[in-house]
Amino acid sequence: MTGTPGAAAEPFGIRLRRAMDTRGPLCVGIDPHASLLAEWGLDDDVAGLERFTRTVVESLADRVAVFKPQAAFFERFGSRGLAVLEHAIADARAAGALVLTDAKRGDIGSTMAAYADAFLTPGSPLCSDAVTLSPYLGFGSLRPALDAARRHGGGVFVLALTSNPEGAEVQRATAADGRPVAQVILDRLAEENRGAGVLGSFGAVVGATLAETGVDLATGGPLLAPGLGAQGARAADLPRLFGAALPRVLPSVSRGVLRRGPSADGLRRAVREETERLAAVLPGPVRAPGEPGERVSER
Ligand SMILES: O=c1ccn([C@@H]2O[C@H](COP(=O)(O)O)[C@@H](O)[C@H]2O)c(=O)[nH]1
Repeated sequence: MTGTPGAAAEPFGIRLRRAMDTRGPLCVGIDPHASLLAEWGLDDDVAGLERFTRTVVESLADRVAVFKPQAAFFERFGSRGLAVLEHAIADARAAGALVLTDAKRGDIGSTMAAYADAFLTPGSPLCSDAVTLSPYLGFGSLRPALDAARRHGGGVFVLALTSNPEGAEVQRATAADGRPVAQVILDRLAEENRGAGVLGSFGAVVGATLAETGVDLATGGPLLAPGLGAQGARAADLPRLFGAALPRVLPSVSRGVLRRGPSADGLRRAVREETERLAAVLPGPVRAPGEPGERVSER
């Protein structure tokens, strides 16, 4: 994390709120698909990956609130791909953008501690402002990452209702106490965010593609909403889907922007257009968690 060594790090939720308020609410995914490398006239190799990633970061790092590199597209090139990811994280953060690494990690607690070291601990080559986590080994198994995020001013985004249709069979299943599994995750996040103030650091992933959420989204933390663009969701869908939680939504788009490269102008125009569509539907500053009107009563 950035900041003076030894000083208490500013919480991720506060940094995210500020970034969204000053740079616009958009999260841009860095997903170097082989097909996109080809569209950009690049080879499907480490040099192509490096060029693609550097172009995205250099073109957009001064204007987007959050970059979301998808770890899988870097991991497919092994250690040299991970080196590209490390540089992208460092360069984006140095330019003032927040970096949410989409790694979707989840494991038993002792292994989660190593993931927390990798993605949330200052000094680690992959240290990011936030990381995505999968809770399907039990929310409690994420504790080492939650604690590291709290300690170092980082954030996490835990899968709750993902944007793909297959997610429903697990996420909408009924838990032992009768709640949908997704609601259990959201309620646990609300506990983590209690007392956080303007925006908590413990976020959920709730796809923008869903027809309805059917859950209570009052977590007090950010809601990463992937699915804009290539997966079919539109900015205009967000108010209906998120209701009173709308101020906490961080909409995310990858291919919808990346397809507009390789020119910096094309990428910037894509971001400007998406931001304008979002500005037309998103409200002003977020309300504090627990304020009247914050709870979404779709259940
Ligand atoms: O529910 C989820 C969680 C994560 N993702 C990731 O977001 C991007 C979406 O890319 P697009 O090109 O905008 O479709 C990708 O990295 C996914 O792994 C998601 O789509 N849905």
